[in-house]
Amino acid sequence: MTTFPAPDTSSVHIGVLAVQGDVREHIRTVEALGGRASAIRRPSELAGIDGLIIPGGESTAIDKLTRAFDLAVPLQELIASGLPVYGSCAGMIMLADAIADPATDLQGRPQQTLGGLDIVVRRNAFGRQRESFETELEFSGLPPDSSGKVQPVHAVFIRAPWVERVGPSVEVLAQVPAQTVDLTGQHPDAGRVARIVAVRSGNLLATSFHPEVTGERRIHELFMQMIVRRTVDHVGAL
Ligand SMILES: NC(=O)CC[C@H](N)C(=O)O
Repeated sequence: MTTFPAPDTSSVHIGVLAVQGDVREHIRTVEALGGRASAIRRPSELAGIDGLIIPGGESTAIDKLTRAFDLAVPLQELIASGLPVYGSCAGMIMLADAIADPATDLQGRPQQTLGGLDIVVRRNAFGRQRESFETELEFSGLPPDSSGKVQPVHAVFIRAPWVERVGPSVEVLAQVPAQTVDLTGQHPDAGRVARIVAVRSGNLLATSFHPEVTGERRIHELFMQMIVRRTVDHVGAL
């Protein structure tokens, strides 16, 4: 088996969309991994970033404020140009091409997303009894520890979405097993359907849960490696 050294992520500069949500936790995680992180509140601050994180929070608020601060169009252009973006929870909703059950404002207009990721998400999907829960998840693509095993991810879900449909380009990285989805047995699919909670497609990565609040760093590390590999590919292509 050939192994490759993990790419050096220390020179990576990541912007964290900072209109609402748990911005500080993402900044701390990137910094703990040796990267540089800065809060993004205006379009000029997007210059020079190598990747972007859209935090957890409230997707309706993130949507409204992103548009109010004239960030939505530049962000959509950056996503289309291949900028690596990681969205956690509300951030996953913002990256989804479609929401199964979008909220509407007082005028009846549905919330919008930035899009880019060919998935349909359902907001607050785990139901009242399961609004917040924690579980251990198998997550593809993480490196083994010193014992040669890939340890599960301790995942915290807070009024989390699940991914209801994925397009052909989308790789599923983690699912909540059917037995965990609804322990109350009230959901019609209870005990029958595993739910997708982490995906990757090209330069876009999204999780329904919040690695930034548990001290879990491997998801951010994976994202930083996506950034470095892309930079290397780009330089190689010149
Ligand atoms: N923890 C979260 O990010 C919750 C997401 C929230 N339920 C939403 O729809 O935006």
